[in-house]
Amino acid sequence: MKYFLDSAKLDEIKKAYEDYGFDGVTTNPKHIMASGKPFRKCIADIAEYVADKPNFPVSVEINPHLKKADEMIEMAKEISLLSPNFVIKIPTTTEGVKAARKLEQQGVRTNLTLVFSPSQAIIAGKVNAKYVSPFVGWKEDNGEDGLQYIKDIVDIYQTYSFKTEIIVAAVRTGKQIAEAAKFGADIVTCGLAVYETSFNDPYTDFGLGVFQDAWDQTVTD
Ligand SMILES: O=C[C@H](O)COP(=O)(O)O
Repeated sequence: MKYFLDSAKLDEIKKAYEDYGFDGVTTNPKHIMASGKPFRKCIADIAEYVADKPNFPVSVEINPHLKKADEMIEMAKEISLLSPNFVIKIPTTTEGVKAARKLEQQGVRTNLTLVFSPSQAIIAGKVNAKYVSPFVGWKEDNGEDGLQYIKDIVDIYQTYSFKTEIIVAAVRTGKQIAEAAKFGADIVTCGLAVYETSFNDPYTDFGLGVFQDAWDQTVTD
């Protein structure tokens, strides 16, 4: 399973890559806003950082106000020229699906985003999007079971041998990370704090205390 960082903050991206060896980055307009930088400056800085990291994909979302496939395609192509690492996030709407299909045919890799149902994920597979992003956290925030639809998408993709990779997005907990892995999703993406919390367990801290006590009662040199 690959771990992507969901952030547009360069310090967090560096930490994810350099300290933890994460596999890629996803961004969205909220993350760009949180970076405090103008959109083009933010993505140019990320492009510069990943220039010597060919296997470190970065998803960048188009202007969410664009409604027509032609407009989406134009912006996607323009952004994609900034870095070979960039994968362009396109909303899973009727026009977005048309845009993603044409972009993939023209060699621009896409990430169909804002996916909330298996039927949306099927069309992402059929147009050969590089990634599909079901938002498990948003569903579970609303009290829905977000994990069953991840399982359904994984099962459907296996049945039809779709090549599109599943990014379980908007992940909020270590449990969601583990469930996504259990179901066979390719990738999870979440913020650094969620990952760092998931690396820890109170029993580890408890056990460390036990071992420290033993160490202190032992002649160690
Ligand atoms: O764009 C996809 C993100 O994973 C959304 O997650 P978020 O609500 O935590 O920003």
